[in-house]
Amino acid sequence: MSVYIGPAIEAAGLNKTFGDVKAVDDLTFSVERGTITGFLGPNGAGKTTTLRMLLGLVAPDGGSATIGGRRYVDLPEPGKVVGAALEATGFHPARSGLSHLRVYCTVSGYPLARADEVLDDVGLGPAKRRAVGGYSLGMRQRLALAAALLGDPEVLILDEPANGLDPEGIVWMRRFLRRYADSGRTVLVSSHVLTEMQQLVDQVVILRRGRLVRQGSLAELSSGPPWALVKTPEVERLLAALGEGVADLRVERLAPDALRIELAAAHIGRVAVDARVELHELTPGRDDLEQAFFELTTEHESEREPA
Ligand SMILES: Nc1ncnc2c1ncn2[C@@H]1O[C@H](COP(=O)(O)OP(=O)(O)OP(=O)(O)O)[C@@H](O)[C@H]1O
Repeated sequence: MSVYIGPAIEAAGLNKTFGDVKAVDDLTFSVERGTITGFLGPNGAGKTTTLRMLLGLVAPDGGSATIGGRRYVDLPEPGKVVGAALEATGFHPARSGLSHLRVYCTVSGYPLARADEVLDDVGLGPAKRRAVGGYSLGMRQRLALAAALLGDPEVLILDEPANGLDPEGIVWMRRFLRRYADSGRTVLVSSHVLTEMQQLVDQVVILRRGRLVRQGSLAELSSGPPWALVKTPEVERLLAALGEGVADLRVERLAPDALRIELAAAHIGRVAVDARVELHELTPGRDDLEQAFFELTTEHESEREPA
């Protein structure tokens, strides 16, 4: 028996056109095992279409999409290889969470007790006998995740899983997925909200208009230096205090009393207090990752299609 040791997920030259919309355009990327990868891009970038091609729900016009080295349709036991939660809307409102999952167990040949296990895993144990119609959107997201977990798969694919979760739910999801990846398994999670992803993912794959604009580690993407905006009536004293021991302090003067300084805001604050310099404003620079994401996904004038 041969053992596959390549990436957990791979897309190579993927293409999909709907009518005259090129949803996915020559897309190539890979997802390593044991990582959480954020699949990012603005609305309409082609994320869902790509996930659907990976899961054999949409046929590509060209290229290939594989999980564990095989196309979804060629996986002998797909539920053990990949679990997916694409949307949390397909549940019947009158039936309970438990009854949904028991049906899935029957269809896939898993013991019925597996339904109770995964419902406990996602924190829905106490609500499992209630009708899904009474679930919040966050609970339905958890139910969709529970369904994806039934086969104890190596790879989890989740489309916008943080939608509808409250802050506590987001923290819970983050911990859950981290444990999952730490056990050597792989998570691909799509989102158009970068801030949700920042504390969750190791790697990012960024799409714009169906094309790959960047693949790499989160650290690579957010490697810009920290900076802060400062307002003070004592500009020269502040700069003197900050400049001590700093060979190359990068400062931009925005107004007589306003500076953009390439240092972390917390450091500037500490130095100002020690030197008894009065500050009227101290604002950390816009997060570098957010800035990078914005630049990577913003449409440039020259790319816009003629009206
Ligand atoms: N079945 C379909 N028929 C026609 N057009 C489609 C179909 N599915 C997707 N599209 C179009 O393809 C493009 C990519 O859509 P897709 O849903 O893959 O993007 P997305 O990045 O997932 O966006 P969102 O975050 O809004 O879900 C969009 O222009 C969309 O309107």
